[in-house]
Amino acid sequence: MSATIIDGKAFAAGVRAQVAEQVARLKEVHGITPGLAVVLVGEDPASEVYVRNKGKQTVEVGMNSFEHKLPAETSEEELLALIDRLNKSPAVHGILVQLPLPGHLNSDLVINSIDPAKDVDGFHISNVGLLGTGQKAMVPCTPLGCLMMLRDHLGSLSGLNAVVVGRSNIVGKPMAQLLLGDSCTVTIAHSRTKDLAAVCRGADILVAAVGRPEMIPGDWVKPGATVIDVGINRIERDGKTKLVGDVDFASAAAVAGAITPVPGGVGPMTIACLLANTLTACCRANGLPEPEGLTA
Ligand SMILES: Nc1nc(=O)c2c([nH]1)NC[C@@H]1CN(c3ccc(C(=O)N[C@@H](CCC(=O)O)C(=O)O)cc3)C=[N+]21
Repeated sequence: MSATIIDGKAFAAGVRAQVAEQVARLKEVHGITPGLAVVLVGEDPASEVYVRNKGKQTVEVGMNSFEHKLPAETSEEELLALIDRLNKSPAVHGILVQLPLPGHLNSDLVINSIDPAKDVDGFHISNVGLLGTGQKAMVPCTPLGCLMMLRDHLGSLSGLNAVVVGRSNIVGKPMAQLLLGDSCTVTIAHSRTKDLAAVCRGADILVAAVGRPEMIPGDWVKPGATVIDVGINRIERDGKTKLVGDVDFASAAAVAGAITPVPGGVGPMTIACLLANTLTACCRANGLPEPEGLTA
């Protein structure tokens, strides 16, 4: 193995320490405690892992955590009424509605009912539009975390070829916008891309966000490339459950210049950025200067 392992877990701990320091200052100087509300409707295994880690870390950085667990059969009306209350609550600076929602709920409608200023996921159409036009927005947590690690590892991203595999609204598209904002030449590839292997081989920065276990092998990776693996896939191997990414780690690490592991890569950074976004939202809501180094 030759690649540098980008330690997302350690990086995330550093981000959380910065957040904690600024939260302490907000409390001391201004008497304000940032608050994050998380709404979970029904049961989804991925979301539950996330909620568990997140609730703990929110409290650890000194913020208030408000958890709303609703039954799977909750009506749209009830959910919208809760969001309306959270929108109006001065103690709540960030609102996250766990996705995916049960099928009877219209997630676009629900997400767009969140006050854009409290939309710490950055999924509201206003934030999507602001990001796409290079204006100040709430930036989706996973892409923001990836950007922070890329900037830290590479310094300037200017002029590099970036390939994002995956075109989701929550990762692929906003990731491409952020890379473009840092002057990369950006390609968004996906399941219908012709000769995906060749496209990937042109990437100085390869971001894998397709949700298919180990689908990107080492011979698709340009020697020396920086590989960011967003995938978190639970698979059965040798009778055990194992967490793997969208990249075949062993073969990719043999050629890449640097690579994020799964677990311990992008996942912890996603949660750290959620806390950073909540702090940012709180500062903006109170007309205070924004935390430095924690925004795009
Ligand atoms: N509105 C919304 N926003 C989200 O950001 C969102 C969501 N809904 N729904 C569910 C997914 C999933 N997700 C994860 C984040 C971190 C880890 C994470 O920290 N993973 C650890 C491993 C945890 C383990 O050991 O299982 C790691 O990669 O090292 C996992 C999953 C955010 N999501």
